[in-house]
Formats: sequence, structure tokens, C-alpha cells
Amino acid sequence: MNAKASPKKSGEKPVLDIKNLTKRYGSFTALNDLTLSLNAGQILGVIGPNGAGKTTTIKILVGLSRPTSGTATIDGVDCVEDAREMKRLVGYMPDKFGSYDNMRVSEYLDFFGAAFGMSTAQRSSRIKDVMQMTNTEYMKDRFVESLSHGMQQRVGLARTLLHDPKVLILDEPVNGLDPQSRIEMRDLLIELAGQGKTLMVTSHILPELARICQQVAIITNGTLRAFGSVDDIGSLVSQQRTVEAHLLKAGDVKSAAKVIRASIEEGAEVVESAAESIVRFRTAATEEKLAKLLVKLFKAGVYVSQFREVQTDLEEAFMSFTSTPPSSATKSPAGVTSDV
Ligand SMILES: Nc1ncnc2c1ncn2[C@@H]1O[C@H](COP(=O)(O)OP(=O)(O)OP(=O)(O)O)[C@@H](O)[C@H]1O
Repeated sequence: MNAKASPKKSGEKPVLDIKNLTKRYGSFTALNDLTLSLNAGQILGVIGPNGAGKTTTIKILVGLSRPTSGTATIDGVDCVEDAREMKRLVGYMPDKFGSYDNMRVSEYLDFFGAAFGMSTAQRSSRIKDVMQMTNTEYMKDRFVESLSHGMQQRVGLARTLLHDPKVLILDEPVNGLDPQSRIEMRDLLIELAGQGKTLMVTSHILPELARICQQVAIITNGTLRAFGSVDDIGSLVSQQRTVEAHLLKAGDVKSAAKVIRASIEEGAEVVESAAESIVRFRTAATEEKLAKLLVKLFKAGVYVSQFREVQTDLEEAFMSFTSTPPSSATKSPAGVTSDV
């Protein structure tokens, strides 16, 4: 399913507004100067490998951690200064469900409804609603710990919706789900956005979210690498290509890699494979630059038997994109912030 929501209306006030957000643990910077915003009814996918800073960002937004500097507001409410008010606006689903022994699903939801200060009557009607929305009615008498991971994710989402928050922040909601459950969860998220809710959803990999997000932020090592629409980011990624240099002698792999590293973008991915006699690298270099690189290799005494571009699919390209360290700014398509 491809569900692109309404485009950003100019002048519209963002529901989520993050400005220069930084979080340090001692001398370690977990999040570095993050700035991004999101309009109502949109889904933002925050993509990044393990340790990128996704959960750190979420924890600040939901009042579980204080930033070292910078600000974050949700519907104009400061996440740090007015955490109480912010909690009414936000529904947060952590990546781990937690352990709730000897509690049936209906009791579990009732417990959280009470924690939100809802009356018994309010709870009973709202629990029915959220169970219907998340298709969890049939689980109501089952013990929470007996549910499969996919079922628990649905119940987790039902809990997140109890107080009817404007903004949903979901940490890895599709992680660990089987393909069918992923589709169902994605459909559910699209439906919630269609109801006007604003969603921020994290994932390790883009293709999981690409179909449902209007905006995507790619974070690596605490730094925002790219922010824009899925299409914009797709064009940014496809500016790069994977090139293989097949060498006549396996012993030349190291010296060839040295020449290649010195000739292409700083920090670009260069993989040496002595077993294959290949150096594989990713670059946005022009044909002319690549031709000059071939000459340099020859001058360095490296005999190249094949020099060719390797086809990569979008998923591979994204994985490669997130595995390279941030480097100096390069030209990016309109509307995309990037320091790749
Ligand atoms: N309390 C802490 N003290 C020190 N370092 C921390 C603390 N919490 C997180 N970090 C570090 O901050 C970095 C970002 O962590 P974070 O949990 O935000 O990553 P993530 O993108 O959510 O990763 P994952 O996909 O693995 O959940 C990591 O290097 C992590 O080790």
C-alpha cells in the first residue's frame, strides 16, 4: 500500500518541532544538534542503525531524559519545561513491551486507563474503542504474557491510544513482527494518521517504513544525515553508486584501496576483498572522475581487469548510506537536508 498523506501546507505550524537538540553522556555525544519538524497528520520515519540516537531523541520528547541543549515542543508545549502537559498530548510506545504477569489484556488496559485518571465509565467505553481500532477485542480475556509478540505490539498500541493523544511516538513498532503482522501494523498506523494523528516511528531500516511515511529522517552516530520526503531521500541515495574494481593481482588490493580512498569522498565506504581481488566502493563521482581514478590506479602500478558499476536495490543503498560516517556537505536534491 502506498499512502502518502497531504503535502505540507505552507505556513502551517508544526506539531513536532525539534531545534538544535543535543544530548551528551559525559564526553560522549549521543545526539548532536538535531533539528526537524513535522506537521499534523503526517508520519515521520526516523531511521538509523543501532546506537544512532533514535531512542535518545524519543526519551527527550516524552520527558524521560533532559537534553544537554536545544528545545523540543509538541503542539507548542515544551517537552522539558512542561512535561506534564506534554504527556497528555503524546502516546509513547517503547520498543519493549515490559513484563506484566497474571494480567488479562482487559485488566492491563484498565490499569493504564486508571493511571491516566479516567473514570470507570470512561475506561470501559474507551477500552472498547481502542480494542476495536487495534483489532484486539478477541484477546481481552487472555493473559498478556501468553500473547505473541505481534499481539503484544497491538495491545501496546491500544494502550498508547487510551488517552486519545494527538501525537504518537512509536519505538520500533514493526521490529520482530512477521510479514503479515508488519503489513497490519503499517495499515493501522496509516489509519491513525488518516484520523489526524501525527506519528513519529523509528526503525533500523527504511524499506519497512518507506511506504507509510511522508517524511524520513536518517540518523547515524547522533547526527541527522538526511531529512526530507521518501522520494527526495531516494534521489539523494541514488546519486551514489557502487563501483567494483577487479584487480589482476589480489596482492594489489591494499594499494588500490589507498588510491581509491584518496580520490573519492572522504569517509566513503571502501571495502577491500583480497579473496575476490576486488575493491568495492560507493561514490557520487562523475564518469570523468571515475575515468581519472582508473588512470591513477594504472599509474600506481595496479592492473584493473574490470571497472564497473554494480546494481544495488534501494534497500542496499540505504543500508550503505547509513553505514558511512558523516562527512562534508554535498549537493542534495531540493527539500532534502543532508551532510552526506
Ligand atoms: N544512559 C546512557 N549513558 C551513556 N550512553 C548512553 C546512555 N543511553 C544511551 N547511550 C548511548 O547513546 C547512543 C545512542 O543510543 P540510542 O539508544 O539512542 O540508540 P538507538 O538509535 O535507539 O539504537 P537502537 O536501534 O539500538 O535502539 C548509544 O551509543 C548508546 O550507547
